[in-house]
Amino acid sequence: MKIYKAYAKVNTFLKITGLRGDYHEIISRFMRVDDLYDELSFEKKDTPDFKIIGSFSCTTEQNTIYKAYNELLEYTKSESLDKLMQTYAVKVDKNIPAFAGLGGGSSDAATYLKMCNEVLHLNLSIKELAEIGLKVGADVPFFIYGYDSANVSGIGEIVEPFDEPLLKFDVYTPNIEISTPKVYKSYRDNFFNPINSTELHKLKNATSIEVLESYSPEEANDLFNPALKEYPKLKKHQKDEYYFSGSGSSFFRVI
Ligand SMILES: C[C@@](CO)(OP(=O)(O)O)[C@H](O)COP(=O)(O)OP(=O)(O)OC[C@H]1O[C@@H](n2ccc(N)nc2=O)[C@H](O)[C@@H]1O
Ligand SMILES: Nc1ncnc2c1ncn2[C@@H]1O[C@H](COP(=O)(O)OP(=O)(O)O)[C@@H](O)[C@H]1O
Repeated sequence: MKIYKAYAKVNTFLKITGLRGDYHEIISRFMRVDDLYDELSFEKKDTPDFKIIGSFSCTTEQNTIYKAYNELLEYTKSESLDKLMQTYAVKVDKNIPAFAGLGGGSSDAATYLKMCNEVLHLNLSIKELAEIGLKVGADVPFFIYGYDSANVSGIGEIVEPFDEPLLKFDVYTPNIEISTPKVYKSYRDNFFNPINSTELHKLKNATSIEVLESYSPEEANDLFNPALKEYPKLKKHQKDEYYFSGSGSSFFRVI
């Protein structure tokens, strides 16, 4: 059976531009991490119930892959999708740490959607897959598009490729389970200060290296200070030259 790679990402910068209901609008540079990925495949099974094989800390119902299956079924009403998941389990060799700001769950969901589209010849466009994926999580569209580097805005649904070399990262993930909603809420309650349009324009056009060379870790990621406030233990894991990815807990350095 074919093996599909679900890559991790880092946010080389992440700035808040405003609010949208309970969500925050962002401008963020997402970059694929080339040497960190989960491996997904379909594996024949004996019982008809939906099955994910792999080591997860959540239930099947909470798994982003199961959520992606439900959204895809809702959108396509495909009987062949139903049949596929009665006959095959989704096997996941999990390498991306969870609660890490590396988008592991989102990347698995995106990869699963692309696998189904390919295997079942659903003929869904990338745009349609990104729309379905957005219902599973804000990070999913980036992984659907599959760019090496992209400016991601809105709440995650606007994905524009950015032309720059793919960087190599040393990623370090402290064993701290960070809640993304808790970090965003802390930003809203304690640090709310959306960037202006001049800075937005500058960031959108700067390379990741240019941003990392001119911004401190706190400046490059608006969620770093809120994460430090909510999870003070993070502080002792902060090392020189390491930046914070998404809502954490991972730090990364360009190598
Ligand atoms: C912070 C980022 C940066 O890439 O990712 P992670 O660090 O979690 O990987 C994303 O914005 C997270 O994306 P994701 O983890 O997919 O978020 P979702 O599951 O859609 O949303 C979880 C919760 O986070 C908050 N949320 C999420 C995205 C966003 N733009 N604004 C928000 O306020 C909302 O409270 C939402 O209910
Ligand atoms: N396929 C999946 N892989 C990893 N975690 C998942 C998955 N599906 C659901 N989760 C749950 O999502 C949360 C963390 O999501 P994850 O994408 O790994 O982290 P982050 O959003 O910080 O990058 C945890 O509650 C985890 O149990």
